[in-house]
Amino acid sequence: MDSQHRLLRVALPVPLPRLFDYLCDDAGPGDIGRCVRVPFGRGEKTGVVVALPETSDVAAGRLKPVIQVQREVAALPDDWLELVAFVSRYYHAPIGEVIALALPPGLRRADAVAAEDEDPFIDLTEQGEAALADRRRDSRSLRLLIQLREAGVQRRSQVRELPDGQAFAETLRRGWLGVVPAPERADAGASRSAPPLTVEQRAAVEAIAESDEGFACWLLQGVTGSGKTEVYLQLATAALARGEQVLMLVPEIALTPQLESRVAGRFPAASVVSLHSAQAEGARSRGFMHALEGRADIVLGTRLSVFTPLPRLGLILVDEEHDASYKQQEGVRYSARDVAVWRARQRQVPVVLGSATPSLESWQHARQGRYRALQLRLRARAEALPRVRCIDTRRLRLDEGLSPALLAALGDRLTRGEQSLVFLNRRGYAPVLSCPSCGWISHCPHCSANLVVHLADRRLRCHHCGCDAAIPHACPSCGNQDIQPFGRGTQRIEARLAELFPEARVLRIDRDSARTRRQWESLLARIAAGEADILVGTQMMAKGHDFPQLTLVGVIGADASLHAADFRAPERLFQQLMQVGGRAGRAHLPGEVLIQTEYPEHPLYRCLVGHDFDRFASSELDAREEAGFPPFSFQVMLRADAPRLDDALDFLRHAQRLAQAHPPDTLRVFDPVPMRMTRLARRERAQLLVEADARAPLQRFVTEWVELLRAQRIPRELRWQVDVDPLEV
Ligand SMILES: Nc1ncnc2c1ncn2[C@@H]1O[C@H](COP(=O)(O)OP(=O)(O)OP(=O)(O)O)[C@@H](O)[C@H]1O
Ligand SMILES: [Zn+2]
Repeated sequence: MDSQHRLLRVALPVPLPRLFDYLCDDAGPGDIGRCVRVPFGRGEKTGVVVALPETSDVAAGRLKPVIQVQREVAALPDDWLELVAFVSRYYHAPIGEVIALALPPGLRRADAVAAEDEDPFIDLTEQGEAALADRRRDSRSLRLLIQLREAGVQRRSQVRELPDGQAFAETLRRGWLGVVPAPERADAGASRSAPPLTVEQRAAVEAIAESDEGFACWLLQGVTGSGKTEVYLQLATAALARGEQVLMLVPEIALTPQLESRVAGRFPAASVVSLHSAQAEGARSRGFMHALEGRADIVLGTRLSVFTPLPRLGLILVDEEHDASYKQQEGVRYSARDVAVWRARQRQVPVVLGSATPSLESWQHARQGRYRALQLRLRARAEALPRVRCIDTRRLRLDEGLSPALLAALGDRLTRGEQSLVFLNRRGYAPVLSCPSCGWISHCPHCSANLVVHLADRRLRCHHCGCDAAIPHACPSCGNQDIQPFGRGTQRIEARLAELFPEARVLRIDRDSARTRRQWESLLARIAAGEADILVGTQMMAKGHDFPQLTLVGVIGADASLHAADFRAPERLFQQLMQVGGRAGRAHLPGEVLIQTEYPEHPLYRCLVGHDFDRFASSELDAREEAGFPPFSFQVMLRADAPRLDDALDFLRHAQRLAQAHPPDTLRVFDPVPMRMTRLARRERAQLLVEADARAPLQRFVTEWVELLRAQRIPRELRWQVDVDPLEV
């Protein structure tokens, strides 16, 4: 009988690979998936009930009772618990750590999700209507009533956003406003302002909509500007009409504002929840609860939102699926794209991975038929893809890195009143400050990296650990007064362009100029309103944006990535350049892309000039197959860091011996090596790579290996992590 269960097994957000048992007199099967507050150590913690065990390994006398089971809100469903368990297993992260990641902090304090975290619908009451009818003088409350009546029933958070929303509390107190039931969801799928689809778009939508096989993974490969977003929106329309929920993942917060308004505009009656890590706690918890209770129709968010519980889930969309920001680079190192595919299979729903430049892993899956390939070869609005040309800079005199041809092209656009973008993926003024007389250079004291010159606020700053210092007036080593910034970043290009084109409005877009979401949105708004002529931007400008007046993209400094050591460097460079080039000429004006390079004959650039992603991908994959790199092998990286490099290396050597004692015949265990950027924030870092030809034996091996490693005594200052399917090797 249910009431006999007196034990709860709880996953707590602690970095230990185990679960904890507690006593609870009134526990029942309905408690699985509920948040629970329990005593832990000298304090309290909130976790999630994962099971009702009959017995515990802990002696009965040492079991403690729970403090509170949170029964007012819906329990997390079984499929969510399975998802979390899968991520814990696959990425070899303690279940508690995965829960700590997946569950918003607001919910982790089990008592905090009170009614105030709800966001109910608000409308005028009868008294409110009466007050409006015999209004004699103006007041903010009355103005708010008028605004709300015009806007129609709104959520409380939206009412507060109305022009006189500050009067909300007072108006509520007067009894003029009240909570009303949610408006009918019947037209949640009704679309507003959907353009007629192109032939290719329609074919893609129909292919996906008509296959009713439950799970299928679609790779939507569409050139830049081909209208992939429109395909997502049409698929979402159909899902909403069936009463299903849609999960839409986007790579970066930077991209959400534009997409959010596009989605909200298309589905005015649907409840759209956006989730990202930069959000206030309350908003994230609220969004999560909306989704959990099935009230959210569309969840739009960055990688973290892959963990949103969705009882009516019908479709998963992953935009820019190749983007590296889907992979978390610390803590639980999951790939939201891969987890999304797993989740779609678990729930037997379709998942669409979209990109102009798919990851080679996904592209290979599509080639082998494991993913279903869909192509959009034509742009939706523009006549053609931009013309891409290389400017051979070997024999040119450059002006602060800018070639005469690029400057002339910028001048042309200026006279025609069109916008240009100069793309340089390096922010700051110059990557290093140096002394020509003694050779001193501005090293970061904590990292194996240089301090970057930021002339805008006269600081030297490390882009890895964040430490900063004033720019010295003289060389700290020899006293020479003539120390110079060496190399170029966006600030320097911005300054030079402003000198060369005094009549132009030059706007810099990088993480320094768009530090907050508000700054970023206002920059985007200024560009869209045509308040800038020349943009100087980093990869923040590369993806997703759609500015119809932008017709020229100039690329400088790209060669640096051509010879990088990481085997994925060419893939990343190609993706980035194709994405950024794709910003040019997206509406009715023809676009042009100029790439400054010393290697105009390089195959990567040749493929770019020909817009030939497939040729690039297949030759890159041939090279990888030859070398035995992913996707032709599977990798797990063990990383260790400590104040002393020897400690990190010793640990890894020990790990290597443990691995070899467990004879892994189909496995290759490499020697530990210092990481390329060895020192980061005063810690020395090293890594050990394990590779296999198949995933299953690798996973079995790593599970045992991690267990052995966890049992080792290690120096107190040493930390180690496992990275499954690492992106950087
Ligand atoms: N069927 C259509 N008819 C008219 N315009 C369309 C259609 N589909 C999309 N568009 C417009 O074409 C432009 C490009 O579409 P969208 O931004 O969806 O492309 P995308 O494939 O996501 O591009 P990218 O990968 O470069 O970000 C947008 O301005 C969009 O409104
Ligand atoms: Zn540093």
